[in-house]
Amino acid sequence: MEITRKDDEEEEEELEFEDMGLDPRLLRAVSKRGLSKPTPIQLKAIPLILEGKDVIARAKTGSGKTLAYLLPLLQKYMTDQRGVASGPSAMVLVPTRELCQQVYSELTTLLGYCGGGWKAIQLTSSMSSSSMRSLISSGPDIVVSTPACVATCITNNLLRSSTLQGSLSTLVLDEADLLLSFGYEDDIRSLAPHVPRKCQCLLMSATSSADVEKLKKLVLHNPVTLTLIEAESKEEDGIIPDSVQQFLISCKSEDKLLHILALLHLGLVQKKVLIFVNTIDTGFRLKLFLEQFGIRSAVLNAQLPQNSRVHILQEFNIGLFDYLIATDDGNSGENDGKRLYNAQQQGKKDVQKSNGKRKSGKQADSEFGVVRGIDFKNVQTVVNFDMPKTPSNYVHRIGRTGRARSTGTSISLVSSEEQCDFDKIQASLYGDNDIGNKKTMRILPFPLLTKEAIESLRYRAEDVARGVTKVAIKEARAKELRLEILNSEKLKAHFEDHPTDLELLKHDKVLSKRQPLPHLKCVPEYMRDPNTEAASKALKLSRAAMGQPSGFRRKRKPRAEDPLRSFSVNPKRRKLEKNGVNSTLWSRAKAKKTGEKVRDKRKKKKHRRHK
Ligand SMILES: Nc1ncnc2c1ncn2[C@@H]1O[C@H](COP(=O)(O)OP(=O)(O)OP(=O)(O)O)[C@@H](O)[C@H]1O
Repeated sequence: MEITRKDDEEEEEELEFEDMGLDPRLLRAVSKRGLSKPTPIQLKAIPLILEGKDVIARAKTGSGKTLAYLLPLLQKYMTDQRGVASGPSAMVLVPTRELCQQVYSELTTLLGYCGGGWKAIQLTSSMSSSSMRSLISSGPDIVVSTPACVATCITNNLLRSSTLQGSLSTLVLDEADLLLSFGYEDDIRSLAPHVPRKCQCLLMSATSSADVEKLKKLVLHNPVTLTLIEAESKEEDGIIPDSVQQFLISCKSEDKLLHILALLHLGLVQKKVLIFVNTIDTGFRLKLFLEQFGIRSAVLNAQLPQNSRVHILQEFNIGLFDYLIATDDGNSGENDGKRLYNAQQQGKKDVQKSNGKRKSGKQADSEFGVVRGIDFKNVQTVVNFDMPKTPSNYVHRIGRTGRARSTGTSISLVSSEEQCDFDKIQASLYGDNDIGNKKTMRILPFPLLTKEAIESLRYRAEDVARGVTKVAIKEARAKELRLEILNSEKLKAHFEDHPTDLELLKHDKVLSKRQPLPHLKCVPEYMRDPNTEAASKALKLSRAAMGQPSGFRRKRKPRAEDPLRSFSVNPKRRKLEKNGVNSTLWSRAKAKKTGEKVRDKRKKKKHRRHK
């Protein structure tokens, strides 16, 4: 059965979670999560899933698909008698560890609000066999994992086929359009015979593809296909929310750094900003370049240890920094990434045939994926510094903004070499006729940046860009990796005990050996273009009108402004500090007056103890 729904079916818009027959504990959880009304996909999918049907749900990015399956899944638990089943009753399979963590955390939050003794675990390939064994033997009701990891658990007898046959009642394949292109076909094939016939299977996806069809045949039985698209739009259109304004800037590839500098430095984009690049080196190049202008950013990439990646995502989501540079789904150009990227290029056909089984690449994590499904919070702008190669990648990148009915902007920097890819993406999303037709074109030229504004920054940008050499990039990458590996294990242990200490470890630290020059941090009056300046002011005003005065960043006050840190009981010192003299200068001034030698604090302490 196939159901295609347009968003203008207004009678349904009025329905509340309360009207959907959900358990009161789930209603309480939903209200504690601060959700007032179900999204269209939740409205349609939840009743069908509650009826026990196999469902293929396809809806645009950020439309709330995760809760669309988690809520009915939990409802099943609350109403079903589990009996003596010794294995998990539900399994949620996702393509990446990041998603695993995200779904697991959503699930445990819901379970926490619901009360009751249900237990969820997450299993990822980075875990040791003994950790997996102990988690599985703790008797979880729900397992969140990747197909490769579950297949390994079955092969190693950590999860027994007979147990699954007796216990498994729901299987969810989330981000189904990505599972096969990530090379999980063998794993899913090997898992399929262990899924009991009575098990309800759900398949969630943002785009439709041949892969989804393949998966459908592999695991689903007579499913209901649910497609939610925008009113008055073609099916392909619906996958990017209308609340996202899409722009492009055509420029030479060597001018991309200059253009991104202009966008960020002149305040022409709203924060927070997620910048996509195609390789890790480009990511570090961009970071080092921006650093010199006092623009701090973090680079999220497949080489970082898992804990660091999760931590960067958490920090960005709570607003500790505004600019995140990311490489997307194995698109980082190295090791497994290359294999997967090539696979995507070839129409995602022959991943297993040409490469055999998935490798657990040491350097670049093959289960890494920033783009698909990750719920970045409050991203106002997505920038494609490099163009993605496929329409599907484009959709998923842009889908990181404009989530859950919010607004957003995307800006793609398109060089002449990338024009062909861009045209293909645009044609695939909006049809061939739209190329060159400005009236109907959905991806419009970015209007706020004038030529004059760009040219005024050219000299500085080119000068700084020359200093970001290959050697500097290599060193910065190595330094970052060293630091993060050191931090990774400590992080895991520490933040489990002290979740509020997230602020202590900043991921947007300066990596460059060259200290940023203070004069580059601002754009002097004579370099400013009045038109761009006016656009920037208008953006700031609109941001203020929306109640976001300066982005979402939480800043620690400088010492002098923080009364708890700078207060002194000595009135003379207080006066000096009020005039901007800091404590070291104060000690020096005092020492000079009394003729005493200035000792550093440690020496002073030692001296006192000695006395
Ligand atoms: N009913 C709701 N009302 C408001 N916000 C919601 C609702 N349901 C979910 N959300 C929020 O919407 C955001 C996006 O949800 P989710 O990640 O499930 O989207 P998705 O459809 O899976 O996106 P993608 O295709 O990119 O994976 C999340 O922050 C989630 O908390």
